[in-house]
Amino acid sequence: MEDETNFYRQLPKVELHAHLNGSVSAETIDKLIARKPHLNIQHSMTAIRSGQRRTLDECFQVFKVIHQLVNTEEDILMVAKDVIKEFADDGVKYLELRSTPREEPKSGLTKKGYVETIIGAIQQCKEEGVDIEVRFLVAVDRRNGPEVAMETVKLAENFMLSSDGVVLGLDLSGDPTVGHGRDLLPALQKAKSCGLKLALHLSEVSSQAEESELLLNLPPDRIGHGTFLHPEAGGTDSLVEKVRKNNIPLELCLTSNVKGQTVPSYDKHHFLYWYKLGHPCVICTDDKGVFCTDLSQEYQLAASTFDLSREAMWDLSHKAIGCTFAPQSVKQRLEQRWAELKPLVLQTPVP
Ligand SMILES: CNc1ncnc2c1ncn2[C@@H]1O[C@H](COP(=O)(O)O)[C@@H](O)[C@H]1O
Ligand SMILES: [Zn+2]
Repeated sequence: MEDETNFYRQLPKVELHAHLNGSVSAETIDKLIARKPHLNIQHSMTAIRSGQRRTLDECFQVFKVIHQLVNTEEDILMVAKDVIKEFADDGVKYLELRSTPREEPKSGLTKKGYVETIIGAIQQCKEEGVDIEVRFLVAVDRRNGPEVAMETVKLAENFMLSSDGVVLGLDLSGDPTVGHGRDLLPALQKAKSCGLKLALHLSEVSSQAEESELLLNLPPDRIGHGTFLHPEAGGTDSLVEKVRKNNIPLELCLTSNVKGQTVPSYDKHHFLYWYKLGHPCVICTDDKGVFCTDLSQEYQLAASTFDLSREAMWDLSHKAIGCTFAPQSVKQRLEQRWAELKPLVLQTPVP
C-alpha cells in the first residue's frame, strides 16, 4: 500500500481541472482564518472530509465561505502560490489552474487585479524554481449571466494577448442548476473566435442534455465531468457521437463526483465507460481542498477501483500531455520529462 502511494506520488502528472479557491489546503485555510478571526469560520465549513457526502448545492455553499476568506490581493497571492507548490509536491509537472475573477469594492480588488495577482503568483513560483509549468484559464461563473460572461471573455482575451502565454483559455463553471448555456453562447463563440481554448463543465447534472447538445456544437476543446452524457446515465447516443467525432478530451474527477453525489460510488464512475471506448480521459482533482484529495490519490483510486496496472496508469498520465492547451514546444518539453522519468518510476530496464 505504502509502495503504491509512493508510485502514484512519483508518477509525473498533468492537472487540467483545478479551481483555485476549491484547491486551498487545510494549512492555507489556517493562515486565512488567522488573518480574519472575526469571520468565525471553522474547518468544517471549508472542506468535505473522508466518508462525508454533500449535495452539489451544499458544495456551492462551501465556495461562498472560502470566498469570504480569500478577498484581497494578498490572500489571492498566498493561496495561488501555496496551491501551485502543493501540486508540485504531489508530482504534478504541468498545471492548468482556473479561477473566476472577482471584484471586492471593500478591499479595492478589481477583476483585472485578481487575474494579475494570479499571473504574478505563477511568475514568482517560476522564479523560485518550483518544478512545475503553470498556465491559467479564466473562469466564467454561469450564475452571473450573459453580460458578465462577455466582460470576462474580453478580460481573458486581453490577458491572452499580454501574459506571455500564461492565459490560454476560458472555463465555464458554477452551479449547473442555475441558468442556461444558450444565453452564454455568444460569449463562448466570441472566446473561441479570438483564440481562447474552451474548457466547459458539461452535463454535470442530469437535466442538462439539451444544453450540452447546444454547447457541443461549438465545439469545446475539453469537457469537465460529462457525467450524464452517455445513454447509461440518461444521456443520448447523439451526445456521445458529438464528443467522439470531435475527439474532445474529458476531465474526470472521481472524488468530487462521489462526494458531490452526482455519481453513487467510485465503481459506478463514468470513467470506465469512456476509458473502455479508448476516448481521451484525464484524471483531475476539481477542488482538492474542498474534497480533501490530491492528484496522486485520484490516480491511485482509479487504478484500484478499475483494476488498472501501473503501466496503464503511466499511459493515462502520459496521454494527458496531448490534452493540454499548451503550445507544441511545451508539450515536447513535457514529453521529454516523461521519457526521462519512465525507467526511474516504472523501474523498467533501459534498453
Ligand atoms: C464541484 N463541481 C463544480 N461544478 C461547477 N463549478 C465548480 C465546481 N467546483 C468549483 N466550481 C467553480 O469554482 C469556483 C471556486 O473557485 P474560484 O473562485 O473560481 O477559484 C466555484 O465558485 C464554482 O464557480
Ligand atoms: Zn470543476
